[in-house]
Amino acid sequence: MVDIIIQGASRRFGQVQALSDINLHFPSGSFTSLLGPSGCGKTTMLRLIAGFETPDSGSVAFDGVTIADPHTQLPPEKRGIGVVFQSYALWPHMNVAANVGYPLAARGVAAAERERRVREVLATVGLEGYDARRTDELSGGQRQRVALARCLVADSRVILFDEPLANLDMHLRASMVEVFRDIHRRSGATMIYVTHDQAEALALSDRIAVMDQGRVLQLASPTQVYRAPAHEKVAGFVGRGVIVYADIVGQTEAGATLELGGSRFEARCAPGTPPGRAQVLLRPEGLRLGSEGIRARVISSIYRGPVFEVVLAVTGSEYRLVLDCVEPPVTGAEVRVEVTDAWVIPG
Ligand SMILES: Nc1ncnc2c1ncn2[C@@H]1O[C@H](COP(=O)(O)OP(=O)(O)OP(=O)(O)O)[C@@H](O)[C@H]1O
Repeated sequence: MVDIIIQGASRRFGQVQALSDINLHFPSGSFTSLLGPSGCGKTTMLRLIAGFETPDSGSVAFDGVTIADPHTQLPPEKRGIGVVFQSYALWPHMNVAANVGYPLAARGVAAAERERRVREVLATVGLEGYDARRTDELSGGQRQRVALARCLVADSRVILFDEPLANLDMHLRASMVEVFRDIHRRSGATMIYVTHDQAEALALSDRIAVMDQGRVLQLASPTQVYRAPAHEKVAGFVGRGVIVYADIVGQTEAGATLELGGSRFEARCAPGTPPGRAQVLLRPEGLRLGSEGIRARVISSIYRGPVFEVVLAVTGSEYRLVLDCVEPPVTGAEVRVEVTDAWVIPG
């Protein structure tokens, strides 16, 4: 499969710096999500890899061969890339088999061989027996499977996904996540998946690149991005939680001792984190009501399904904390909050 290296790539549209000095390595067979708010440059990055955009500076290399820089541009059709868009880009007047078999027909593959391979990939994406159906008679999830099958039949070495599930309802999205994961395992293609849905990125990929304003803030595994965000914007973008300023007053084996509102607690931190004022991420699952800890007052409890989401005001400060409780505390009650897990965001 294909090892993709982007080196020092930038792309500007008028006043907008859509990509700014991007350095990213997508190892062969990896599954990476590009996650970030609207306008952060995700789609531009995909288009750069696909060959629909040229970098103003920097380069894109496939397996060590430069395929794009300001003077070179290998055309999209020569890159061996499949793309699955939010809009399915299927031909409504053709049936499923014709849509899926199109790349093979374009290459002149004989009808019998084409039929065999189309049947095979339709089975892979869970659409056995749908060959003769018109694509406009399919549900959104089924159309997305057809688009995916078309990438697979073409033996795309790289598959790019641009918010492919954005039009689907929650239930279908979950089932498509399973399909994508399965296809990745089976095909071994290098996959890059654009989304602004953090849950999707966490569930799907083995690595997440979190982007903001044309830059990559962090590239790491989903657990790393969630548990140890490298930047406050990553912490704010992925998962629930609040960021507070607290004082690092000591080092421990696992991290640091911090002080907030006259109470001390321990937090994980990057090696070499200096003492002094620091930003600390407190997620709901790292907090619990107890007999000791940070003094706070209960502001509200909202039922969120299995648990109540409880908002608390830290006594003597502006900070609000959020934690989950099976039984909601009384609104207005004075409580203590114990910190069982926290992360010092690198400064
Ligand atoms: N062809 C273009 N001409 C002018 N500006 C563009 C063009 N393409 C992208 N941009 C701008 O570049 C920035 C990055 O756009 P891009 O589409 O890559 O973001 P995105 O992260 O994919 O956003 P979204 O999640 O909304 O799709 C935006 O400010 C966008 O308006």
